[in-house]
Amino acid sequence: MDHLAHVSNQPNSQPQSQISHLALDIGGSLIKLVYFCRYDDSCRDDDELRSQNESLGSKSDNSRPVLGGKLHFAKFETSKINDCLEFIHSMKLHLSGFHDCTAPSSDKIFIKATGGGAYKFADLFKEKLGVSLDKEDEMECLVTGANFLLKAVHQEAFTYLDGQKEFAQIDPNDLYPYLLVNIGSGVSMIKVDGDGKFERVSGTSLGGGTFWGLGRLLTKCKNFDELLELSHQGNNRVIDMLVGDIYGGTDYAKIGLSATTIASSFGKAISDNKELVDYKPEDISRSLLRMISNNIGQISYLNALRFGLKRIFFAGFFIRGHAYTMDTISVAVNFWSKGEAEAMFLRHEGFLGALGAFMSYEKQCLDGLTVNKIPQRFPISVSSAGNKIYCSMTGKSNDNESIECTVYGT
Ligand SMILES: Nc1ncnc2c1ncn2[C@@H]1O[C@H](COP(=O)(O)OP(=O)(O)OP(=O)(O)O)[C@@H](O)[C@H]1O
Ligand SMILES: CC(C)(CO)[C@@H](O)C(=O)NCCC(=O)O
Repeated sequence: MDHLAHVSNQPNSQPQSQISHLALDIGGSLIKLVYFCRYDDSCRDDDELRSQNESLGSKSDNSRPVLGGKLHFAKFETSKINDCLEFIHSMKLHLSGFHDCTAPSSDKIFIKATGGGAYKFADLFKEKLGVSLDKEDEMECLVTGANFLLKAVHQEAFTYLDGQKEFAQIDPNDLYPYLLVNIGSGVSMIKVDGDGKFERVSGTSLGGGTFWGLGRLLTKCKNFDELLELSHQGNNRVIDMLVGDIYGGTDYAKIGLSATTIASSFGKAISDNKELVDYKPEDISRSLLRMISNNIGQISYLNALRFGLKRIFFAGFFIRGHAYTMDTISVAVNFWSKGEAEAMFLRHEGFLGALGAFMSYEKQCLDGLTVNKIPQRFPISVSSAGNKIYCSMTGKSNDNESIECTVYGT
């Protein structure tokens, strides 16, 4: 199957009963899936975890089994939604939603979904899989996902500057406020003040879709990874007009611009007397990546300045853990803020919305899910009352494809 699923442990071979709570984020470019898959032998009474839970002040029910397992992540191109539907069907993931006890027909299965595609493709999911999509607000899901990852998952956030990746120690008691910049097809900038407390303060249509769309047209690359890969070997100075190109090789020191600063992205193309075929695709890719990343870095900084925010977390699948992208964004934030603000990145960058949708199962009256995170290093408890399942993250994340976690089952 031609899908982009990144799923560890190949749960294909496991019976459906071990998989629960599929959640979707259907974006303009990519569909993201999150689901819980419990270990074969995980159903046990975990007294240690339960007493830890209680000591943190969260509700616990002695009759509940504790289910150990993993949260799995997968993604597909939205344009290949049929592959995604096939994957869900073959894994029987669509049977792992919830039944709404208040709905007229209680045999209806609902799957939590966010992103524009939750609206656009609702009928398709109904027709092909027989499930209804229970829509959750996209911004709310992004924030829930980000807060969860930042509080619960060990070594989730990191800085990246001059090729150096450094994991950040995030104190959950000193997390807010921060700016969340989600770079998907388009870009959303959200000021986050707490759990469920946020405001979308800005956005730009020059995002990941712009890089991929323009890049595809200008380079004839067939897929996103190929375009990103090309940028490694490229030289943006071939196409970008630098300050030095305008100032005869010298800096414009008086206003703080060095000769190597880009004065005008793609500016050399106006005077080179060259056609598109005369430029190397790798140089085009690099200029494009630099242009988009710089612009997002700058707008993000301006919004951080507007609200006095010191920390900016960048997420979304545009980043793809790509060194040059992260470096460019970090340099832009650092340059404009004169070192006052810091750019940080997330390991599960593209799955914030899907995780937020996953966690929204806690709202349901039946088969609901209360997410009660107990990270190893920073104990916190974010549970709400009256629900049936407790999910507790151990905080261990082996890679960005799955996270170990524990669920209090019914
Ligand atoms: N395999 C891929 N195919 C297409 N785009 C990719 C791929 N990997 C990374 N990207 C980049 O990630 C972007 C999509 O990121 P993301 O999934 O976070 O956003 P989205 O949810 O699709 O968009 P939006 O939130 O604006 O609806 C693409 O526009 C592209 O720049
Ligand atoms: C429209 C959404 C929110 C869809 O995810 C996203 O693509 C976006 O934030 N675009 C930028 C729109 C703007 O603020 O100009």
